[in-house]
Amino acid sequence: MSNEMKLPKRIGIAIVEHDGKYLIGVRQATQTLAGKAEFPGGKCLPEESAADCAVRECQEETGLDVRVQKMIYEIEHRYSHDVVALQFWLCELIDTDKADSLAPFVWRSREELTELDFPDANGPVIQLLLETESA
Ligand SMILES: Nc1nc2c([nH]c(=O)n2[C@H]2C[C@H](O)[C@@H](COP(=O)(O)OP(=O)(O)OP(=O)(O)O)O2)c(=O)[nH]1
Repeated sequence: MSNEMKLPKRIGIAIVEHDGKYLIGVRQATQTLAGKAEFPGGKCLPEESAADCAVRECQEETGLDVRVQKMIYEIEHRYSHDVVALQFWLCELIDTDKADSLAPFVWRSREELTELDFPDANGPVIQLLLETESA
């Protein structure tokens, strides 16, 4: 099926902020958009909300338990591999004493966000994070 006909895949993404830093990983060689920087996230299960998906994917990928605060951005984007409907949820750690994340996820400062190579769809949300004191 051509990409134009595909229904968007719903994606839940966790933007986890702690001490002015954000949890960022690198997409694996086996994944689409390999080598790009990413926030924890992935495809929503059937009937799972994007917020619940963001929390679940964050736990699976980084080992950290988070709670959502608010949705800060949503966008539909057409990649060559898929059409995606991305929801970005600002999240906080449930236990701020447990901030050690699984590789490849590390805490990156706001300044570092500008230097990282994120997927195209992330452009506006990165801009938003840079513009707002506390998104
Ligand atoms: N996790 C995450 N995914 C992102 C971000 N920005 C962005 O465009 N995406 C896209 C990449 C993927 O198309 C989709 C996330 O799905 P996924 O992480 O389950 O993708 P995947 O590699 O497991 O699956 P696939 O695309 O290989 O089928 O959202 C981001 O910041 N974090």
